[in-house]
Amino acid sequence: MSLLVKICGLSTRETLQTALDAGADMVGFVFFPPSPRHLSLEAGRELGRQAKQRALKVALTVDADDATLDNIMDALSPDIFQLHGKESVARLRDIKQRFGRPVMKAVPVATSADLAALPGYAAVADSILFDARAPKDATRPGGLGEPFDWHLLENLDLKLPYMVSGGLHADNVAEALRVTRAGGVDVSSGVESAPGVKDPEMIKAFIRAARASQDTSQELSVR
Ligand SMILES: O=C(O)c1ccccc1NCC(=O)[C@H](O)[C@H](O)COP(=O)(O)O
Repeated sequence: MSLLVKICGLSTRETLQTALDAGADMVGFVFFPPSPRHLSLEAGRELGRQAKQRALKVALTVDADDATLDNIMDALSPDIFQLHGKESVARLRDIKQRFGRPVMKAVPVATSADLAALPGYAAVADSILFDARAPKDATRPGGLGEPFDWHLLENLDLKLPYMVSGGLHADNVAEALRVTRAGGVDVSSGVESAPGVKDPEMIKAFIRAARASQDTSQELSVR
């Protein structure tokens, strides 16, 4: 199966266009006001039109209520909801039933104990995004540019598609894929020149590096 590459936290037409032209499979739009990547609904509507049919639109929310999700549905019509808060398994089920869209549940990882939450989420979610657990004093649960120990996923036996994220960039994405065998990679800080400021050249470099590592692993698998 082909590697999925997600560029998250896009907020301008220009950098979104760069990601689309460079071949991103998924583009993430953050709807979380404390984030430097937070989008208004109108910005989401505009960028969503630009991305439509070019890549999967991922709406990223944190413990959002139904009214917020309704507004995002109306503005962006996301292909996937990425739930990046403390949403329960029951909440995932509610959201799937109410909105009829696939749900990617972010699972914060710091130690192996964090993987205990997986079986419950894996029974309901359509995919999992492993991300570095944020420090207790962080102003947001993700998008912090810090990796977790990818070896914690070395013996993962998950029947669900999963992505790896957290502190990825062009120079470490190949190793992250080698260790985790993830089917997708996700990046935000690693393609920014400053928090929330996406850099076109860094976006292109990251996608090139991810695709190159995908080609290498496919070559190895056929030997
Ligand atoms: O990106 C944010 O600002 C953000 C805010 C609140 C919750 C999640 C957030 N990002 C989630 C993502 O999917 C990021 O791409 C992921 O955490 C990796 O971020 P980074 O380590 O900066 O590459």
